[in-house]
Amino acid sequence: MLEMRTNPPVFKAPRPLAGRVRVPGDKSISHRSLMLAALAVGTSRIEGLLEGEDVLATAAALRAMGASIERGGDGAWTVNGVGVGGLLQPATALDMGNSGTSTRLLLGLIASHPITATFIGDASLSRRPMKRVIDPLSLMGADFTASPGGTLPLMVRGLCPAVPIAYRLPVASAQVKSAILLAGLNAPGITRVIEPVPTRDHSERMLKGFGADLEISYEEGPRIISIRGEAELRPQQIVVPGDPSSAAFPVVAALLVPGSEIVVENVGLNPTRAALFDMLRAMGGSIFEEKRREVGGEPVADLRVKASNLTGIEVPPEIAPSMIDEFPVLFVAAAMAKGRTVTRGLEELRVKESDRLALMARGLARCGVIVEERADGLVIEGRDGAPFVSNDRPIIAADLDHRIAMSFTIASFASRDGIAVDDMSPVDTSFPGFADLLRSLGAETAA
Ligand SMILES: O=C(O)C1=C[C@@H](OP(=O)(O)O)[C@@H](O)[C@H](O)C1
Ligand SMILES: C=C(OP(=O)(O)O)C(=O)O
Repeated sequence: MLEMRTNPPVFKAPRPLAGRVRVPGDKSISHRSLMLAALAVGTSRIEGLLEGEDVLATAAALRAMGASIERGGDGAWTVNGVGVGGLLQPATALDMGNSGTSTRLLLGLIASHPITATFIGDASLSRRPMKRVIDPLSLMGADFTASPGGTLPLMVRGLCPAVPIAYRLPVASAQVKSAILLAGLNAPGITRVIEPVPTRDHSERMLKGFGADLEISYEEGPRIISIRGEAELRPQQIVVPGDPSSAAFPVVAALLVPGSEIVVENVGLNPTRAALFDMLRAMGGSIFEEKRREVGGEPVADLRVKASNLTGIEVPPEIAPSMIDEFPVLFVAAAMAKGRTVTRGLEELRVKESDRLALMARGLARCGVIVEERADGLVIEGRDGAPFVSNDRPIIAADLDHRIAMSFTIASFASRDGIAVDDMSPVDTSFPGFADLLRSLGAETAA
């Protein structure tokens, strides 16, 4: 959706980007830290929690169900859990804001508790599909009343004891996988998720870390995750690494702005998350890992990035889940590369906070890029470093999608006249401090 609005600020890079920055904590790990700590018996401490609106929505919902969650003066969070099975009936509807992860994972938690809850969200979340979790959680015995099309607002009535299931994921979705595993935590016996295409594995790593009996096997190919229910979780000290999905934006900015050299510190590089950096390297991007180490059970490194001439590639569809949220900004990089970039297998991008294939295709076309929108991906003819141009200064409608807003902000650095985004407020869902971080690297805003 593109339209003219008032006069939003435009980001520019009048000089090469330079400096060292840290991005906020990983969103997926932050949600899971709060949820698992809320189900442990005792006090957990979380350092580096992402204080974005999506994670705060998770915290508010868990508080409404009896967990005590506090932010200390030192920025660390303390959670006093209620124990698996101990969640209480919330008094009012749970407002999930813009957050698909909060919604789907909490539906899983509630599905095996004897409580009823209503879920509401913003206009973006209210059009996203929930049938993908309603189906397996109904098999476990939960009862749902959803809006037409299986969307929010919806009501869930959990069942305790729930029925453990073996479920083969029909879509490659870590949210669906996690919803079932979380429901399985409070179901008697063993719940199994069969995952034909691997997706981010933070739930598995963290459930094990909290003491759940969880096993991974590979009988005849697909990954099978088995969790024993009626578990007792032990409180943990968690350090959340920086979010690779947020690091993606300064990394692509530094590749595109000539002469830039930056370091993004403390970036989580779990192999189920880090494919964007591999793809950018395959395009010719100078991205070097420094000080590789482990933080909170996840591989982490500082990324040194230098401006580079990029070349288009074919992105293998099987790696899509390990960079699913990074495609919007990859499309921006591809649009500045030499030659064609082809992406496939990305139907899931149509059901994120916005239809990311449609919005990126339309927005890039508005910036002078030749782009073909296919049902499952984009084909982009790169401009070989020629700045984005258009007849007027485009104003992109973010359509309540933080990643669209941030991607076109980065595109603005590589444009002749600047590209504006109508509404930057969705950025606070995942990346508070985004604009300040870009300014600290040398970017400027002009009206
Ligand atoms: O499990 C998670 O934390 C997430 C999984 C992905 O969603 P899907 O499971 O819908 O692919 C991703 O897009 C989202 O930002 C976070
Ligand atoms: C898809 C995303 O998040 P969620 O599904 O949690 O709204 C995202 O952060 O890009």
